[in-house]
Amino acid sequence: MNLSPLPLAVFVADADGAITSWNRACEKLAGYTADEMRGRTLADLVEFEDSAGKQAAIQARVDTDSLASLVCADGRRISVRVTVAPQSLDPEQPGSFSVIVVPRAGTAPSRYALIQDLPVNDIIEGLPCVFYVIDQSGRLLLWNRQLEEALEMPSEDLPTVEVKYFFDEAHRAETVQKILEAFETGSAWHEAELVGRRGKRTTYLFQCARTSVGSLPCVFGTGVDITMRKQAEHVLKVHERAIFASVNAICITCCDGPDNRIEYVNPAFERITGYTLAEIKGRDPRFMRIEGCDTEEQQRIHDALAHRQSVRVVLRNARKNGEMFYNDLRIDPVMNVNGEVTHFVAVINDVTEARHYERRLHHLAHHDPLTGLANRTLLQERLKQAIQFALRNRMIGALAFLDLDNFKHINDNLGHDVGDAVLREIALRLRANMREEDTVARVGGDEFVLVINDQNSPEQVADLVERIRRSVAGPVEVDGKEIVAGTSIGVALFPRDGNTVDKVMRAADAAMYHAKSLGKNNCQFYSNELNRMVHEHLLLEASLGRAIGNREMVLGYQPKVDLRSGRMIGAEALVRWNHPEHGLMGPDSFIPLAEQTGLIVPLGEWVIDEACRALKALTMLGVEDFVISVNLSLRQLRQRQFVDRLGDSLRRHAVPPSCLELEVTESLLMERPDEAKAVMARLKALGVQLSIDDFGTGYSSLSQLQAFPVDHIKIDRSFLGGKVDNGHGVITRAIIALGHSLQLKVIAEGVETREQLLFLRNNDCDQMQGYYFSPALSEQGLADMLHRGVTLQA
Ligand SMILES: Nc1nc2c(ncn2[C@@H]2O[C@H](COP(=O)(O)O[C@H]3[C@@H](O)[C@H](n4cnc5c(=O)[nH]c(N)nc54)O[C@@H]3COP(=O)(O)O)[C@@H](O)[C@H]2O)c(=O)[nH]1
Repeated sequence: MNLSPLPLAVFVADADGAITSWNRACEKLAGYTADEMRGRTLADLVEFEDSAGKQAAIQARVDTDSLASLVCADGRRISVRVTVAPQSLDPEQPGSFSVIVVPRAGTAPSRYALIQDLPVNDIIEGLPCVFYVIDQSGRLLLWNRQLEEALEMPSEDLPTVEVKYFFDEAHRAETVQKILEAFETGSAWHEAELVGRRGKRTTYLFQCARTSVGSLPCVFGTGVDITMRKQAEHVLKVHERAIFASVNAICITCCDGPDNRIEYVNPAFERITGYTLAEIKGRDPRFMRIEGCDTEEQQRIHDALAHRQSVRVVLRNARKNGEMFYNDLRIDPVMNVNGEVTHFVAVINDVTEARHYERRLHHLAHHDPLTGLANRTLLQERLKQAIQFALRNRMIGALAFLDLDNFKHINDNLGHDVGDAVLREIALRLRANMREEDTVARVGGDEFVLVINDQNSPEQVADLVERIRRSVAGPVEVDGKEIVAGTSIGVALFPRDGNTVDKVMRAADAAMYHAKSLGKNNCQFYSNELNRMVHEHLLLEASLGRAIGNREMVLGYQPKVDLRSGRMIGAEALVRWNHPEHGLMGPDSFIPLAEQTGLIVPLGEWVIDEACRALKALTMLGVEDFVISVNLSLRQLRQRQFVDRLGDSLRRHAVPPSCLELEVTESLLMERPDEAKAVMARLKALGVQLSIDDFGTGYSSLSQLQAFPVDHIKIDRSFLGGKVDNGHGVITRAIIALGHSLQLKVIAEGVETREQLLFLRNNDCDQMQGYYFSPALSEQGLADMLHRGVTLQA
């Protein structure tokens, strides 16, 4: 009987237990060859586990299932279940038994027992890699489909080519050397790139071992496609090199512990911080922080790391040499393939220079380049903060506007360099008088502003401002010259005078305006009364603009008398405003306003034209050689069209130019002497007469006086005040003598008494005007007086 096809391990034994035949499965399971099986008994091969053991006759086990151990050829024992069945149905073999041996669950067959049944071809073809067997000539003996695909070659071509030619030229020598190594040592491995016939390139990890096919030595092995891995490695290497070469410092920390130990830092990190990897590996990266600095940012980092999140902050860190640097730090979590955060990568950008640059830009945008003080932008910010602080804390704050009194004069006469030096010195003095928390700003040429915080009372502010006024009023020395700037100060308190930047600024401005109008070098606080005045001033300004058109302006004419003949030789035109609400207003209440607003220009033109008209009217009445003088302001003189327009007026009214006299105050001439000289020369060429008004108050020198092409000087009223035999008399005499020495006529104004008149006559003064003879008259009044031939009586 042929038992071979039976899948179960089965052998046949006779009644004595002698084994007579067996199947292949039995050989595989126990590992015996046919020769080894011959002559053995059941007792040799099976050790029953029951109490009957070896002694039990085979018949006794018929139709029972016994647990036993199968004794293998190599001595191992396999747990099996044994079933004995009589073969009585087989007439040729009476008394023989089939012994069926089934390995029990969990019992592995011999390592090699089943190998012969393996479908080797299928396995080789099914391998997830290339397979090859190479002989000593370096040619393929056996290979799988995967190798054909990699080489893009038909099966029949493969054995015809030496295997080294399957590789890129660069890998051939190494490939041959590795095959030889396998032949010599038994195994070898290497990585190399197979190049397909159509150019496909695939990188493999080859591992081979020596074997033989019959007596033919050969090498067999596999090649696993590692192209993807290689690419990944390449990418990793590029990343690694990029990190290495990065200009930004990179720090990688491991987060398996509580303190994020440093695992890696790149060269840029070393460059920026001064620390080498060797020095800081394993340390908590917080070692670079500056104690007490950027606590908010530190907390944000802490929170982000705790939640495994990204974070970006700018904070201050310390380099190894102790120097502080601004670190624009970005930290991101790094995950493994399972999505677990294992590391953090921190990119450190040293932004110290950029920060300093930003600061410089910010400083430039918020400070005055000449003095280094805050500019208007910063002033407004600071004032806003100060007002809010005062409101919150129920404190008083103050805003002081300072305007230098003589700066224009300093700049025009001593030059801009001197002017700059004065401004710098004033800035220093202001700073010296203020506390760090206060603000000193320069908001215009000679305008300074102080924000004074945290004051207890208006009196405290007043003391401080007065100290500042005195400090600014002190002489400034520039190039050995002592210069006095002086200042007018307007102060507003907040929140009392306003609770917004705009309101407080307006209040301080109004106060300063008031300070200026009261004379220079003084300080004024804002008040409701002041507010009312400012308001009225604004209204006045608006109505002044309309006054000329509305024919509200009128001229009064104060006669001028020749002191020798006692005859009226002229009159001074003095403007008045017949205001619809306020009645007749003197020039002192609106000329300064007209000067400030520029309205003096149209007003002055009107005065000249009106004076010319009056002159013409007097001529028509038969008055001859009569001169009318008008007062001029600096702004009028500076008008480019002034001389031409004046000529137009004279021509229009057909008035001889010599009948018109222009009075310019001495101080006004001294403000811009060169400019004044040039205009006066043109006026003189036109033929009008010129007079210096308020002479003696403007500090002009003799040489300067000579340079002005004038006809008269008018002694200021103040020199005739009171008794003329006091010191003033001396000055008046000196002015008369001076005028005469320059061939100028001298006129005295403001003559009120006979005593003054006699003094002037005795001292050879040429002309007079004043209440003693007549106040200013209407045009009609003047005409009547002239008509009556009224003369001066001593
Ligand atoms: N730019 C212009 N300025 C003008 C014009 N009209 C006048 N003014 C200037 O206004 C100032 C004040 O002038 P007013 O109030 O008219 O005073 C003049 C006289 O009324 C006054 N005066 C004349 N006599 C006496 C006197 O005996 N005693 C006394 N106390 N005052 C007297 O003096 C003023 C004239 O001064 P002055 O001009 O210096 O001759 C004044 O400065 C005018 O200049 C104008 O149209 N444009």
